[in-house]
Order: sequence, then structure tokens, then C-alpha cells
Amino acid sequence: MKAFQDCYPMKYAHCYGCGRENAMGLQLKSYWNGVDTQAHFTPGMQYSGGVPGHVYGGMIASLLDCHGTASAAAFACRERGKDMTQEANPARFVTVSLSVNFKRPTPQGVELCMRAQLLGVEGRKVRMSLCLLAGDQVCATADMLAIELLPEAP
Ligand SMILES: CCCCCCCCCCCCCC(=O)SCCNC(=O)CCNC(=O)[C@H](O)C(C)(C)COP(=O)(O)OP(=O)(O)OC[C@H]1O[C@@H](n2cnc3c(N)ncnc32)[C@H](O)[C@@H]1OP(=O)(O)O
Repeated sequence: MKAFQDCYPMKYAHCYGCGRENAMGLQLKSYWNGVDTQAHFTPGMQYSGGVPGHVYGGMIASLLDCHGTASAAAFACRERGKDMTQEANPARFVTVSLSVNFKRPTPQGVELCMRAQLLGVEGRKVRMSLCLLAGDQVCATADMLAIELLPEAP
């Protein structure tokens, strides 16, 4: 299965969190999971928070952020009757608002799962509800608004 991030136009594929062209980045990969989307990632021990064994909050936000923008593109394509993974030059979305609710410490050393659920598409705006799980434990949730970049965007 092709990841959403593997469909990004080359000029927008350099993000630290999700750009396939960023050799030193996290290279997050997102996929369909039924009508929703998901991504998996196991943060290395360098991403510890104040207490060893817990992932730091910025990393949690990054994972939700990057999974969210990829999901926004896929959801918008689907709303327009298209499959993002079959598009030659799919739309690229950026985050304008991300509100994270940290529910419990996120453990290190385990694979984390990020999920996105579509709340609505309105023109260039995609609203989503996201969550980050360790096993069956929800560690963080988020509300996110992503906006489609205009073709003339830098
Ligand atoms: C990000 C820069 C481009 C570089 C490419 C990066 C690709 C890689 C991405 C990596 C991804 C990884 C993830 C990341 O880390 S993404 C990185 C973090 N995000 C950013 O840097 C985004 C910075 N913002 C912008 O560049 C511009 O604001 C954009 C391009 C998004 C829109 O400016 P543009 O001139 O095109 O459009 P507009 O101003 O007419 O607004 C359009 C509509 O949106 C509404 N609206 C706008 N802002 C907000 C807000 N805060 N809350 C609520 N609503 C907001 C606005 O009211 C309007 O609605 P309406 O009146 O039509 O109803």
C-alpha cells in the first residue's frame, strides 16, 4: 500500500516529520484504516520527556500534526471522488490550528498509533479529530484544522 506522504509533490516532501526527502527526519507514513486513517511510529529513546520512559510532548504533537496534514489531503481527495494515492499532483495541506489534549504519559519503547477521523471538509478547510494510542491506551487526543495550499503557494 502506498503511503499518503509518498504521494506529496517533490517540493513539499521535505518536512522533518513526514517528508520522504528529509533523510534526517522521522519519515512518518500514513495509510487508510477503513474510513479513517492511521500511522505508526516508535520514538527512539532520545525523545524522552522530563522522566525517562515517557515521550516528550513536542514529539507527540509532531506525530499528530504530520499524520493530520497527510490525512487532510487524503480526506479532501476522497470527498472530491478521487484516490490520493492515484493522483499525480495531489493537494498539499498545512496545519493552521492544532489543539492537543495530553491524557496520560506516553510510554517510550512501544509502537505508537496515530489515528485521524474526518469531521468535515469545507472548501480548502479540513477539520479532524485525532488520537495517539500506546496499545489500547489513548495517551493524547487533538482537534486539528488544516488548509489546502493554493497552487501558487511557495
Ligand atoms: C506553510 C507555508 C507553505 C510551505 C509549504 C509547506 C509544505 C509542507 C507542509 C508540512 C506539513 C506538516 C505540518 C506542519 O507543520 S504545517 C506548518 C505549520 N503551519 C504553517 O506554517 C501555516 C502557516 N499559515 C499559512 O501559511 C497561511 O495561513 C495558509 C497558507 C495556511 C493560508 O493562507 P492563504 O492566504 O492561502 O489563505 P487565507 O488566509 O485566505 O485562509 C484560507 C481560509 O483559512 C482560514 N484560516 C486561515 N488561518 C486560519 C487559522 N489559523 N485558524 C482558522 N482559520 C484559518 C481563513 O479564515 C480562510 O477561511 P475563509 O475565510 O475562506 O472561510
